[in-house]
Amino acid sequence: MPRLSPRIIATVPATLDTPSSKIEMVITDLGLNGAYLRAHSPFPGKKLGVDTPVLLQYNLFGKGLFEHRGNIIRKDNAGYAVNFPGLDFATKRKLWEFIVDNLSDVHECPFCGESYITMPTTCKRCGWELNFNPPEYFNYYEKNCTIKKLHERLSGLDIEQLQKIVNFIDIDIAKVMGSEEIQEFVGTGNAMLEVFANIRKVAPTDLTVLVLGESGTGKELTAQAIHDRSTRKDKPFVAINCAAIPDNLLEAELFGYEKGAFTGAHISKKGKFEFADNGTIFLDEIGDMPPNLQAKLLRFLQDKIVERIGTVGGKKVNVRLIAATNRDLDAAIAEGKFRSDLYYRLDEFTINLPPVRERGEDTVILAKYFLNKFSREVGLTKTFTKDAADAIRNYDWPGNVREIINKVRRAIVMAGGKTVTPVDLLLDVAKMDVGAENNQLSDALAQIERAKIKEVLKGCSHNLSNAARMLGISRPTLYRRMKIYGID
Ligand SMILES: Nc1ncnc2c1ncn2[C@@H]1O[C@H](COP(=O)(O)OP(=O)(O)OP(=O)(O)O)[C@@H](O)[C@H]1O
Repeated sequence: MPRLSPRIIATVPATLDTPSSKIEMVITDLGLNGAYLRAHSPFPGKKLGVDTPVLLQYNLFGKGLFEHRGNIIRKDNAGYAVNFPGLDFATKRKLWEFIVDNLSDVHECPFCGESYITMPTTCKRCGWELNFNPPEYFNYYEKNCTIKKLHERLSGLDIEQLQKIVNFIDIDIAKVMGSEEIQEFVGTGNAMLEVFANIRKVAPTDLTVLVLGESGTGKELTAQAIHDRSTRKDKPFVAINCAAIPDNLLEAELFGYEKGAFTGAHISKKGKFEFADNGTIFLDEIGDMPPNLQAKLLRFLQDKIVERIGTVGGKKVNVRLIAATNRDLDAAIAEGKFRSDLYYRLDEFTINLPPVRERGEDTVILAKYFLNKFSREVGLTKTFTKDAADAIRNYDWPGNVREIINKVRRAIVMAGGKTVTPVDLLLDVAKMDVGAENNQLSDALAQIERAKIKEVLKGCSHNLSNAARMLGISRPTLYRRMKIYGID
């Protein structure tokens, strides 16, 4: 079994008569921010005093994975108190990752199976109320996460189970350390669970990933999630929206330029590919990339050499590409707007994000998740009335998760009391799915939709791209509707 073996060394400074020496110390108590120690074999004539530098080494797998410096701050008859002021984030993270790899007692949300070391009141992933009163995070970590206690909990390795809690641990470290909160990815339905499985599968590889989905479905979040779970996670994640930058500037933005390459190029500038070296670049709205740049991107993907504008030759970079679009690339290829060779190059692994209206109960779970999150941020506790939950369930959400976020944020401001009503949410009744109010009507509409899809498919010899265009929906949406209605 892998062991975590902390080792403490005090370095006693040289004096006039003795050389500097290292004294190994025995830990009598050890927390994340400090330790109580006894000097193991003090050298005669060498005294440990307040401010003696002390090195804490966690020797994982016998490799001395990381170390941390502190000072003796107090001494008494029993030993020396040493502070290791606020283990830095990277050290703590390494430590946690190791611990996570060795913990075996993990709780699971009964609803979505998310794993936790200590259960929160509401499942962070699916919003399920867990009826469990957890201690405050800070107290929890202070009280329970001493190395000593974690030592006791170290046990055999169960990779699959442990893998599941790595994300949670990361999120909690971020909270404890007061750094930027890591965005959570909420989803419990089959479609989203498949997305999560794909993210986990593709993340550790270096494959180029194409993320497809309507606007606001979480394409950038997906790209970030892949990066965060890859070996590149400590390197840059650079995101660029190809549709937001004018065509003539996009090339300079991506590939950079040399001084004097064009009017106004007063200095040389690195492009995003160079910034993303060793990390990941996320090209959003790749379907909007102009054709000349598509050709240059394809060349780049083949040789990974960045050629700044105004230069001959280039620099090799090591960048993983994740691209996304809400466009139907098949249709764009058919119309000659997107290069098929680039598409095949991008399509090493595709992740399809379903629109919110196809995520079933996840819609309400997402809304509840954001309601909890945003109301907590302003020190409030708010819940949806039953009518509000029904309205959320029945609404079409054309702006997908982004629209949920905006509507919920607004509703928190609008709602006077502790509950949020449909009026506070300002849902456009015209976009309500009337079917949910009336099952008969819903069934009838489904029948009509199924028949229409079959008719159009037949009419265009089952060419999905053409059928999707005729129906005015994207190809992935058509594909999903066909699955729902069992159309081959
Ligand atoms: N499943 C989810 N759980 C939690 N937050 C989500 C989820 N999906 C999306 N979000 C949030 O919704 C917002 C929109 O997501 P994101 O920007 O990733 O969408 P997008 O598909 O890239 O949109 P666009 O196509 O307009 O660029 C972000 O704040 C994101 O964090």
